[in-house]
Amino acid sequence: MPDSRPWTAPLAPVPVNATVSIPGSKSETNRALILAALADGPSVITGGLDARDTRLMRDGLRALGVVITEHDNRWEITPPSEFSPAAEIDCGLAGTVMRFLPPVAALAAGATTFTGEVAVLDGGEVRVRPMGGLLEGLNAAGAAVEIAANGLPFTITGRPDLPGGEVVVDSSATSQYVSGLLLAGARFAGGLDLRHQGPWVPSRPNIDMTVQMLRDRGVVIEEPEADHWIVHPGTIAAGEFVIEPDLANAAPFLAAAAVTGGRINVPRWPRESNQPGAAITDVLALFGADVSLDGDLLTVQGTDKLEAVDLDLHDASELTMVAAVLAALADHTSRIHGVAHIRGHETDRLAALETDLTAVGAEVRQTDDGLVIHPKLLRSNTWLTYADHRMVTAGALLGLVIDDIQLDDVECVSKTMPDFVDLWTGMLADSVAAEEEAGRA
Ligand SMILES: O=C(O)C1=C[C@@H](OP(=O)(O)O)[C@@H](O)[C@H](O)C1
Ligand SMILES: C=C(OP(=O)(O)O)C(=O)O
Repeated sequence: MPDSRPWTAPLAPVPVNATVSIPGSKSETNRALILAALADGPSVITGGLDARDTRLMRDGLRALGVVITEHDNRWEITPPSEFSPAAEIDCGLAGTVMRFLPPVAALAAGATTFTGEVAVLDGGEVRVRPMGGLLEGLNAAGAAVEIAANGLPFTITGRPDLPGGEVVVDSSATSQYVSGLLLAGARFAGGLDLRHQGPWVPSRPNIDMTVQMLRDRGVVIEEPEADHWIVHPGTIAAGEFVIEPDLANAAPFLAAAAVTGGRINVPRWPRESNQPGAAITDVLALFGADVSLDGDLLTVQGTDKLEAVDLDLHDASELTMVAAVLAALADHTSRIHGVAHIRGHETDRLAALETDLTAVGAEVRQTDDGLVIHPKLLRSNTWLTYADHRMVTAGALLGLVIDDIQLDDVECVSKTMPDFVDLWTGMLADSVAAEEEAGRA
């Protein structure tokens, strides 16, 4: 875990007016790394995200015998002829590492132990992130699983000819159980016939991303009905892959235009994407911002007010933190729903948002599956981040328009965006320069 560092979010001196290049997608990078490790030859990944979650993934793969060499933003990945078990793999707080790597370890002849951090809850209470569905799924596929409690740490004992076959899991706590099993399924001796049984699965676009990336590499995967996937056994093609910008990480920058009545451009915006963060364009339009795409340049232009919203974020729960801050600044009461499962993310995100937004003066109530947010006159306060990168970017967004929002820790943003502070202050410096330029013109 990085050492913590307090940070006072800077006020926007002028409405923002800048172009911000967003680093690569965490979700796509970690899938591309797993698939390259499982592939039939060496692969190249360009533009992968270099952050804590993807560092933990690279280190974990190396521990299983994968060779990864890094030349700036070009990474070469060479799979081993056979995976070797690892004494210990640290997952940090990375859901994609703790759910995507164990199915790879299940192909190693021997025992691999996975460790990591616990989630920090309101009041300092701690809780492990859910793992049940994935571990039950791996067990049904033929791996031996030893687990002390209900999450990290656990030990997987695998074999290169893991049988696979029919597996039923409840993936309502996180879509990552389904994605993790699908990513390795083609390498199981009998492939994988996977069904989800239980309440609805969140973050569907992330499962679509998994399926698409498998198909892009030649894997045959059928979806005969909802919540049922059949992955045929076979090879996963190696190749050269370019990673999209992380659209969830673009969200706070784009939202900066909405809260300050300014304008933000983000280049390389994909016309079509399976990243849930792509929904930020619809979310900002609902709040009243003008959103346009010219080629691959996305522009958000803020207007003079933020309209209240009623938002179902079940498919795009990564956007809850930004949406909650926008709601706290809107013209009347907003509702966010469909996100009960984010109580099991990096922290209990509903409790964290309720605590922090209440502390700055909003009236916020948790519901079964979301938040009701009544905007009030907001004031400065401490903003607790609970080791959650998205609580950092949410606090920074609020700090653009409310003086003296003091984050207890900014370092945890390195989970997915180690350059966040530079990008954020760079956005503000560029906005001031653009204003001066316009004044001179
Ligand atoms: O598969 C992925 O890359 C992700 C799936 C989602 O998890 P949940 O299904 O737990 O929401 C998302 O929120 C997370 O940031 C990344
Ligand atoms: C839920 C998130 O991360 P993870 O991949 O660790 O689940 C997130 O980035 O919002």
